[in-house]
Amino acid sequence: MTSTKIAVIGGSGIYEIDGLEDANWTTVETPWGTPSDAILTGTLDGVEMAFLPRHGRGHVHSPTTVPYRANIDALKRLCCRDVISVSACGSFREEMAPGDFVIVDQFIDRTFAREKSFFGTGCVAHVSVAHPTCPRLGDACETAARDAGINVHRGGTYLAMEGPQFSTLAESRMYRESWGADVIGMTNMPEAKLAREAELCYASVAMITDYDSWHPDHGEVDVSQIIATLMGNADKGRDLVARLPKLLGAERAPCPHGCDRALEYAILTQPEARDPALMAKLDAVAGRMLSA
Ligand SMILES: CSC[C@H]1O[C@H](OP(=O)(O)O)[C@H](O)[C@@H]1O
Ligand SMILES: Nc1ncnc2[nH]cnc12
Repeated sequence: MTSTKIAVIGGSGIYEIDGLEDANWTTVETPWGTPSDAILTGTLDGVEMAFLPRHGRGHVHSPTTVPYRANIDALKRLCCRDVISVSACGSFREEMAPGDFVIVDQFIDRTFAREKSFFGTGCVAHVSVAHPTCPRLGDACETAARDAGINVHRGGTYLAMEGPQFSTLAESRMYRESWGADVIGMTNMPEAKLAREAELCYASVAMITDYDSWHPDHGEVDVSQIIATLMGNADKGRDLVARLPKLLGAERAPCPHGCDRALEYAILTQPEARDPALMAKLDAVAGRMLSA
């Protein structure tokens, strides 16, 4: 067993969390650049926590310009092993109504203007993302949501779009009817892929704000409608997060689903062919594998 920090990445509407003891905004620099913001560290119910506002305080970064690699590297560097993302999302399902939460377990990645890997020329790695979220963390998020009285759905497919514009009506219908997506957002990819490369357990809580554009009774989505729902969702999201330390505790056995061993057979580049500069940048993310 090793002790750990629990990381929370807060999406639109969640720029801090309450109740941390010894709270401190810590600046972390990484070989992949500067994270979205300083990271709020502290202790809740005896468990160390690290909170990162994905868009930065004041909502500075667009979904495309969020420094996803720096964010994940920084959380790994701070010794976090669990990453819980809390995000605003549109819904493609009548029964997943605004105000409900969905514990996402699959993704369709339609983003195209982002760096998606820590690896590349000089150190090539291929990790599996067939099961991109950690069921252990999903269990804790589901329990926390139910305990908080949130209407929560376990399991769902998140369509990650590039944005920043919302979908056209044709796209919205296609994602829902042909592709089988349940929710839509702009940020969980490549975040989930990068968490897997960094051998971090990752869970995503989708806080539904709207029915995107497909719903005949709700018309098209716009940001003022989203913000109205977002405020109530953000309160519920912070309540959910505050319940996680008690449920997850501070000690971690190896992940029963193998998230923390994702790189074990993934690196193809032979040691003598590896680029020393890239190897240096991978010190936090893949140090475990590369020091051998
Ligand atoms: C506020 S509407 C669109 C915006 O909100 C979501 O952000 P996040 O995933 O960080 O909560 C969505 O992905 C868009 O970036
Ligand atoms: N309908 C939607 N599409 C993409 N991102 C969103 N975030 C919140 N609602 C959204």
